[in-house]
Amino acid sequence: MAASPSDDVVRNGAPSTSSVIDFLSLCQNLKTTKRTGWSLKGVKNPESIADHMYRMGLMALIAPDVPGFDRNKCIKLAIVHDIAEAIIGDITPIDGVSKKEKTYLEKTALDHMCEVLGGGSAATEITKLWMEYESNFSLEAKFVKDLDKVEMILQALEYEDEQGKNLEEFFRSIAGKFQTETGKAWASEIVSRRKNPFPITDRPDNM
Ligand SMILES: Nc1nc2c(ncn2[C@H]2C[C@H](O)[C@@H](COP(=O)(O)O)O2)c(=O)[nH]1
Ligand SMILES: [Mn+2]
Repeated sequence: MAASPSDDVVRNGAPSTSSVIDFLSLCQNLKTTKRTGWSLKGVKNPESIADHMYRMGLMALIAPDVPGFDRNKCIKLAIVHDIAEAIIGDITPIDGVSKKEKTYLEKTALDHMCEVLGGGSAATEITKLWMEYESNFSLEAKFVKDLDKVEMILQALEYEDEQGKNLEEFFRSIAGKFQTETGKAWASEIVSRRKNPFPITDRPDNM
């Protein structure tokens, strides 16, 4: 039975089966590469890049409806936004790599991944989604940028509770940077759940 076209993009120039498997094998690195921020803090058994993107996808799935808001696009943005880290790894803000350099490294890696996929509409869509997230222009991009921060501080809270780590710097790094009401509300709830003795980050109105 012919597969029905996806709900938004009819695939043309579909990649060859071998290109698909080559691309997916590249993406295995997302499942095996631990998130650097936690490794640097000595977190035991830290999450992978894929773990992080998966929960962001779930966040987009359960986010409240907003008129004119494309939830499906947010789910796609979530599972694509760090895809280039399959090649360049997970760079943190304290690694001393400039934003310009990081963007260049990611786009070069993304272009290579899309070449491995054999180009075509799937590769084009992945590139478009990645560019949209990077541009932070659309409501969906702003929301998924917020989810990136929400997912990180929720994970930080869980490591603080489970492993007694003090991950205050992660909470400070996102204070005041939220762009959507939902992101701000979710972040405030997470911050409110932090336990003493760790200092409580700036109050929610500074989220
Ligand atoms: N040591 C710190 N690491 C941080 C901080 N803020 C983010 N990070 C880490 C988290 C990830 O490992 C990586 C970037 O994640 P992306 O999802 O943006 O690719 O950087 C921080 O304040 N300190
Ligand atoms: Mn991310």
